[in-house]
Order: sequence, then C-alpha cells, then structure tokens
Amino acid sequence: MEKPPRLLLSRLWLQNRVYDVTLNSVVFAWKEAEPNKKRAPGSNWNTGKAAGSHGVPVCEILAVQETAEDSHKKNVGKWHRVPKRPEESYQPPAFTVFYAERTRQHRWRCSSVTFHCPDWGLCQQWVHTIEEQLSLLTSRPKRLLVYINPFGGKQQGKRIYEQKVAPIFSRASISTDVIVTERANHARDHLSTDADLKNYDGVVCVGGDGMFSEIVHGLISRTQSDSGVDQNCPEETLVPCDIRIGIIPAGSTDCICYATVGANDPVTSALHIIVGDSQPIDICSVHHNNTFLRYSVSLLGYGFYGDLLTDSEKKRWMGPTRYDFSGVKTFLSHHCYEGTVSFLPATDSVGSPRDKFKCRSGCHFCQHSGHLPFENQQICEEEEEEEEEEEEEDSVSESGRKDVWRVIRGKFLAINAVSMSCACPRSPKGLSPAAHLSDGTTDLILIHKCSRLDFLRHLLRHTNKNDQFDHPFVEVHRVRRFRFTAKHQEVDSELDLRETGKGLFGQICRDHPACGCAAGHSTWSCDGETLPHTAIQASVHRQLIKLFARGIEDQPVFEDSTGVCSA
Ligand SMILES: CCCCCCCCCCCCC/C=C/[C@@H](O)[C@H](COP(=O)(O)O)NC(=O)CCCCC
Ligand SMILES: Nc1ncnc2c1ncn2[C@@H]1O[C@H](COP(=O)(O)OP(=O)(O)O)[C@@H](O)[C@H]1O
Ligand SMILES: [Ca+2]
Repeated sequence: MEKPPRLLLSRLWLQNRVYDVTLNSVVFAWKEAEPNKKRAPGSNWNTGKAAGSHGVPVCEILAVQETAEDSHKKNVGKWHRVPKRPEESYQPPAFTVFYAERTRQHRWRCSSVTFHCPDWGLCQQWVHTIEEQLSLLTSRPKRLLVYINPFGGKQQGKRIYEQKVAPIFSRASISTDVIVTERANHARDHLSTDADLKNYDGVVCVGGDGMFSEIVHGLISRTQSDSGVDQNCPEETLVPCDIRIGIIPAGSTDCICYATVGANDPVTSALHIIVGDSQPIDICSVHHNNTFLRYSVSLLGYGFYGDLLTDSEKKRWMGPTRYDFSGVKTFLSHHCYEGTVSFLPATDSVGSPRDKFKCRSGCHFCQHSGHLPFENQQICEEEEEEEEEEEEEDSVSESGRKDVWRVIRGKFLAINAVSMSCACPRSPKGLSPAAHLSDGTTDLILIHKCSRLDFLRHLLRHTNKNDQFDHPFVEVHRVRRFRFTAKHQEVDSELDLRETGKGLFGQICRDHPACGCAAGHSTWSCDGETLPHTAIQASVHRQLIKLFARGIEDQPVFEDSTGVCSA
C-alpha cells in the first residue's frame, strides 16, 4: 500500500534522547535517531515515552498542546534573570500529544508524549499541523448532551463523570451540557420532546442498561414522531436515528457497553466517544397486539430472567448485588411456564447462533446481512415432544426468499431473545456468544423444562468455555420476528390470529394436554424493565441506532510504527 505523503519530519528531543518524529495524514510516529546520544545530566525536561519506535494513528490522537506555552508568552518582551547554568531553568519549547492507548482487556487509556523542539517556530508548526489534521476528522463530536443517572449501579455516576470523563472531554475541546436526572424517565421525556438536538453531535448517558434504554426510547420516539411514523404499528419500518449515543458505564450490568466495546470502563468509553467511533445497533420493538410496549437492545427475557428481574426490582437498595440474591432465589424456585412461541427464522442471514466466530469490530456479517421485506409468511408447527419438525409447504417470495413461520409449543424455564451477545462481567461471552450487533436478527433461546441440576449446568456454561447451547433441553434460533402467547391466553390469541393474521398463519395449533408446570405466567423483562403484557410480538429493526463504539477489537488496530495502519 502506498504511504500517504509526509507532512512533517523533525529531529526532536524526548526525555534524554533524540527522535525522528514524523507526521502524515494517517500516523504520527517517533523513532529513536541516535540511541547513544544522552542529554546533559541534571536536565529536568518534561518526560514522556522513551526508547524504540512508536506510532499513533492520527485518528486516535485526542489533542495537542504547546507545553509551557503560558510561560513562553509571559516572558515575551520582558526582562528575566539569566540562569547560571543553561540547563538549570531553561524550558525548551515543547508540545504534548495526547492519544488513546490500548491496554489489557480492550481497555483504552489516555496517554501523552512530550517533544522538545529547538525553537518555538518549529514547536508551533507541529502543533498547528497536528491540529489541522484533527480538524479533518469530521466524525468527531464537538458538542454533547450528557445525562447522568445519580442512582444507577453503586450510585457513582456523578463522581465517575466528574472525575474520569469530564477532564478528558475538556482536554479534547468537547463542550457539554450536563443534566443530572431527577426521576426515572427524565432523560427519555426530555429527549423525546424538549431537547434541541440540532445543538448536539451526540447524546451520552452515564448509567446502566436501564438508563441507556431511556435514551434509546427518547431518541427513537423523537425520530419517529418527527417523521410521522406510528410506533404502535408492529409492521412499520422505523426511521433510523441520526444522532449517536455514548455510554459511560455506571450501572449494575452494563451489558450494552461491554458487548459493544469489550469493557465496562468509563475512560475507555469516553475515548471511543472522543475519537468519534460509530457502531450501528439492532433494536427489537415489542408490541402487544397493536400497542407499542418497548424497545429492547439487549435481553428480552421471560421465565427465569423475567422472574429474576421482577424480584430484583424490590431489592434495588442492594445495588448490583440484587441480581445475585434474586438469581439464587429464582433458580431455586425453578418455575416453568407453558406457552407457544412462533418465530420467523432469519433464513437469509449469513450466520448462525452456533457459529464459533464472534461479532467483532468491522464485522463482515453485520455489513452484508440484508434485510428483505416480509412476504408470504407460512406456518410450520412443532410440539415439544416431537423430534421431527412438521414440514409445511414453503412458498417463495418475489425476492426469492422462503418465509416460513415456525411454532413451538412447550413448557419453558426461560425464553430469551438477545439482539447482541449480552456479554457482561458476569458472563464475558454472554447469553448468545455469536450474536451480531447489527445484522438485523435476534437470537431466540428456548430453555425447555429440565431438572434443576441440568439448568444449573446450563447457567454455569455462561461463565466458562463450554457451549451453553449443547444441551438437549436448549434450542436456539436466529430470527427476525417472534411471538409468544402464554397457555392461559391461547384461546383468545388463536381467535385474534385467525382474524388478523389471514395468510400469515395457515394453520393454528390444537390444544395441548395439561402439564405439571407452575400455574400462571411469568413477566417479560426488557433490558431490565418489566412489561405489562405476556402476549407479545417482537420484530428486529436492523441498525436503528448508532453508538460511539466500534465493536470489540480482536487485534490492536495499529501495529507498525512506520506508518502502516492495519486491522
Ligand atoms: C451460576 C452462575 C450463573 C451465571 C449466569 C450468568 C448469565 C448472565 C447473563 C446476563 C445477561 C445480562 C443481559 C443484560 C440485561 C440488562 O439489560 C439488565 C438491566 O441492566 P442494568 O440496568 O444495568 O441493571 N440486567 C439484567 O437483566 C441482569 C441479569 C443478571 C443475571 C444474573
Ligand atoms: N434520578 C433518577 N431517580 C430514580 N430513577 C432513575 C433516575 N434516573 C434514571 N432512573 C432510572 O433508574 C433505572 C436504573 O438505571 P440504570 O442507570 O440502568 O442503573 P442499574 O444498572 O443499576 O439498573 C432506569 O430504569 C432509569 O429509568
Ligand atoms: Ca443482532
């Protein structure tokens, strides 16, 4: 690959050594020029990185600053004491470059390097040229609207923002308007009606997945109402939101941040915001008949996770530990629920939930997974005990795609739909390790009735390398849409479906013998919020929102200090 033309090359001092420092439009690099040449002893010049060769992609430079600029300007035209020894108090012209540096486990930190120049003219030339290159990076946000949930997670949101994030935003010359929320849904309401979004290049939430969900609801609602789209209609194609969202993790689970960045670290997230990353994300809309309920980004769960969340809400005062308490309690209760799940498999999706490879930064699947219109949907019915799937005649849509709905009736310990892996500190691979962030599908995981011990085995596999889907009582499907009806509601919903879904379902299931499951129903939990209905239909909307993230990186992007930037 041809190297971009060099913009600057100078021999400069870094610590006690001489470096050849270069800048082109892609990389800022420094390489030791005279390894044996030392600075005079006793010199107290500013320090930074030393030894060997280094490079920083220009797109990961955060800021540049003339060092000791003030003292230099103050002294212009004034008398000052002549130092006895030149090295005693002489502050040579210098500039500092601040940049994002990768550390362990996908974390980034803010690093800096200071170079000393032979004269102020050269120093200023470096500063101006770097600033000029940064100004060409148009995807970087300049103005952000920040919402802080002071009560999320361990109630540290405000402190985390003020101490860890605000200083680096200010270093990167990002201006912010900060709103500390005063009640639940404060951020959602402000975004959906009042906020003047034209003034901002991004919205940042400091909090957990619940707080992020508020931001998502506010922005999606605002975008749909501005475009005249009715969110209550489950068949509507929603309009994607233009403005990007940043998440500074300060919640209990932080799964959306973890699954899109690879870490739940406030500084790492702040740096992804500053460099202007962009990661599209799928959103699942959830309806009850023709009423919009909520959008789901991470986990839409019924049974185990629904019950766990409902119980844990009463223990909010415990902070993140509430999930452990309610987790044990829910596990011991071992309730299973009878109902019918119907889903439209993502037959045109390139991947499968059982793939060994995972969605990573620049994911090919997410970029190329098409979203074709839904047509000619048919039904293919299954009973839990049956080994063989009942085959229905497939029909081919005009687009050439076969759309066949499948129906599974059974007794479930859990029904989970995850539109991303849901990796989080509790389970670094997540509920569906091969789920994709922006392929327009959700992974529907059905945990059929099984013994407590088997269920425990399954849960434990979320925390180790074993395949959590490799159990006879677990099935997983990559889907675009699904519906659920609890057993006690089936009669009503059958009638509903017959009337409203003509052509959608060709055949409706017959009744099913009574089972020994817990009577009644569970609750759906949608990104930590409980839903008021058990009969739901969910549809995935591909890439409806964008985050200031880039997906989890496999390898460091920058590997070669000579100017070759590789992924
Ligand atoms: C015996 C060991 C069992 C370990 C099982 C671990 C499986 C954990 C998977 C967790 C997936 C979490 C998906 C994210 C959901 C969040 O949207 C939701 C709300 O988050 P927040 O607002 O930050 O509180 N959190 C949860 O549903 C918590 C699930 C906790 C499960 C233990
Ligand atoms: N000022 C506030 N007071 C009470 N609740 C709030 C406030 N701001 C936001 N919330 C709500 O708190 C809930 C949890 O927030 P979140 O930041 O996700 O923390 P956690 O991860 O601990 O659940 C969200 O549903 C959000 O709507
Ligand atoms: Ca997805």
